[in-house]
This record gives sequence, structure tokens and C-alpha cells, in this order.
Amino acid sequence: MTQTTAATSQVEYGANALIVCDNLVRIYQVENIEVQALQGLDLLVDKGEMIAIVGQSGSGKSTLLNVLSGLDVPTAGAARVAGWDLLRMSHADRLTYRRSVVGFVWQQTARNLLPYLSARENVMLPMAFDGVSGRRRGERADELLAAMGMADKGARRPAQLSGGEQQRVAIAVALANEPEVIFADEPTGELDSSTGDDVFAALRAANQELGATVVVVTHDHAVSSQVQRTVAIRDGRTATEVVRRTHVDDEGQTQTIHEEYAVLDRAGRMQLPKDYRDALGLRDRVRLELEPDHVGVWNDTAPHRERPAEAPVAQAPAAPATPPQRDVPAQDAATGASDGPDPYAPPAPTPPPRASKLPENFDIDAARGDDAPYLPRTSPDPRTRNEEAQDD
Ligand SMILES: Nc1ncnc2c1ncn2[C@@H]1O[C@H](COP(=O)(O)OP(=O)(O)OP(=O)(O)O)[C@@H](O)[C@H]1O
Repeated sequence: MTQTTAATSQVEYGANALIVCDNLVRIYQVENIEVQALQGLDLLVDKGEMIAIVGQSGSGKSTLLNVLSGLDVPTAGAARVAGWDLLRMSHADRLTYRRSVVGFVWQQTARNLLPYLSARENVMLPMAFDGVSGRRRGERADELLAAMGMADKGARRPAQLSGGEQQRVAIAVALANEPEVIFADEPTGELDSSTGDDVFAALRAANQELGATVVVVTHDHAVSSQVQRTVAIRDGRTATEVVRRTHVDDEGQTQTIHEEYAVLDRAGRMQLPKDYRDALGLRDRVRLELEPDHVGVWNDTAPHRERPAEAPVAQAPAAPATPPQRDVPAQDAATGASDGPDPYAPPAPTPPPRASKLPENFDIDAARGDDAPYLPRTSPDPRTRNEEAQDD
């Protein structure tokens, strides 16, 4: 088995994560043309998480899933799942990996189940390949079908089940050999929305009740309301993440909050969301300014200006969903400071002063110099939105 050893002299990237993609590259050669399906993608998934990977058609989702499921080998970079090095697996390793370490739910219901076996027999089949005793196979199949809300339909063949029921049986099949992770590729793509919700409820049961790590790949951004974390990929790279959490307000009402993060890779690269770029006319080249607790990103044509040292620091405004149809002064992406008064802007709230997160001995003036255009972030500075994640 080609498992990586944990004993390295320095801490490995994502050492404690269940899934690690580090600068993953997949280049397809089509005649004389190279297609870069994955262009240095980074991804970490912890054990026990349920996440969605979203992206438009052609963004690289299927390529990523093929790599993670052991069907394809990346061109460069690193990919590990549960300690298995996906770039260095032998053929035999790959079979073991696909049989016992990962489970799959595909979009096409027909691809998940054998049509001539009952639901119960379908769930028992992977266990037979894995050498599980007959009695135990039956017991576990019954447990899994019950967990998926399919206890009373185990004797039916796939053709006697609805599309949503077939997908719930498929989840039970994927769980049969107690895999480390389940990959679901557009599992609700062929279903209506209410049936799709049932399938997501079954995936959540697999995650929360049976402890499986679940990765759902989809083009549907609305999925972010169904999972804890949504990772958006764009042009073969991780672009943004939306983390969903619940919050109880002062009146005792539970609110769901989506916090959107830009993903910063180890080389300091990040993608600015399109609505931010459009709103401020940011393209080709931008100017960066390091402030005590954030980095300002400026339109290249914006005049350089000095900010008074005692100027109040405002919280980041939510970016507009659509670019405003008017001239917007070049604006500091994090502070909201602008070159001149914006007659359309609502009155700015006066926030409490924020403490600097920089180390005490950090020389911000030296760091602002031209020699140090890229600086490490010392703390995340998420933009908070109470709305669904928006992509391009
Ligand atoms: N076998 C292949 N040979 C050549 N190019 C490929 C191959 N597979 C994918 N690509 C290209 O790689 C890029 C990413 O494709 P991929 O299928 O991963 O995207 P996707 O996000 O899954 O899209 P969709 O949602 O439409 O399935 C696309 O430009 C695609 O044309």
C-alpha cells in the first residue's frame, strides 16, 4: 500500500486533513493543444466534514472528482485521501482504495445500482467483494437502508423505486464498506427540488449519524444552504469558500449566516470575486496597500493618497450583487474609504476602533515598501453576508 508516512521533519501541508490537494495540476493533451483542467488547485477537507464543491461548467469539478476517486492521475502537485497518495498508487492499491476507502454516488441513478438486484442485495454486494460474512452483510444492509429511510423497500428492484429513492439506496451502497469519504457527483441533478432535498437529508444522515465525510460536487450554488462549507472552483483553482453557521441573536432567534472567504494559496495568490472587480473597475493591475489590519486593493488609476493616521476604520461593506450603473470612486475594498464623497452612499456607521492583529514589532512602513508587495495575512478578514453565495 502506498500510504505516506506521517513522520516528516517538518509539518506537512494539511497534515491532519482527510483530503489534501496541494497545487494540483491536470493537463489534458488534445492533439497539439494543452487543456489545463486543474491549474494549481488547493483543497483541505477535515474528517467528518460535509462540503460542496461548486463551479460552472468547465471549471474542473469532474476532473477533480476523477482524481480524488482514483480514476485519473494528476499531472503534478499532491493529492492524498486518508493517507493514500493518489499520484503513487499501484493498480492493486487503486482497486483497494476504490473498494474500501471511498464510496461514490453518481448523478445517473442507473450507474449506481444493478438493475437485476434488489435494493438490499445492491447494498450487500460491495461487502461481498470485501469479504464480509453473509450474516453481517444482511444486518449492515438493513441498518443502512433504515438510516436512509428505505427500511420498507429493501426487496424492491431499482425500477420499482423513484429517482430519489434510488439515490438514497445508492448512498447506502456507497456506505456499505464503511468508507473514509463519500463522493457524490451531482447526486440531485436528475431530481426535482423537493426530492433533491430528501437526498441531501440522506447525505446529512450519512454524515451526522454514521460519521461519513461527504464531498458533493455540483454546479448548483443553492447547495450551500445544505452543507457546512461550500468551496467554489473557477478555472481549475479554488476561488472562494462560503462557511455556513447558525447564530442565536439577542431576541433568541436562530439565524443562518453565510461567511464568504477568498482562498489564499501558499504563494499568496487569491481571486477577487467578480462583483468586487466589476464594482471598482479592477483589472489587469491593482495597487495594494497594507494597513494595520487589512490589505487595501486599489484601482491602478486611483490617485495615491495619504490617509490621516487617526482616520476611523470602517467595516467592509458587502459588495453589490450587480455593479452599480454609475461612476464609483476607486474604493478601498476593505475599509470603504474613497477618493471623494459618494453622493449615493448611505451614511457610514461609526464602528468601534479595531485592535491591530499585527505583531507588536511589525514594521508596517517597511512592509509597505515596493520590495514587499505580498505579505502574509495574520488573521482572516471574512466578509459577512446574510445571503446565498454568488458566483460569476
Ligand atoms: N478527457 C479530456 N480531454 C481533454 N480535455 C478535457 C478532458 N476532460 C475535461 N477536459 C477539459 O478540462 C476542463 C475542465 O473540465 P471538467 O469536466 O473537469 O469541468 P466540469 O466543471 O466538471 O464541467 P461540467 O460541469 O460541465 O461537467 C474543460 O475545459 C474540459 O473541456
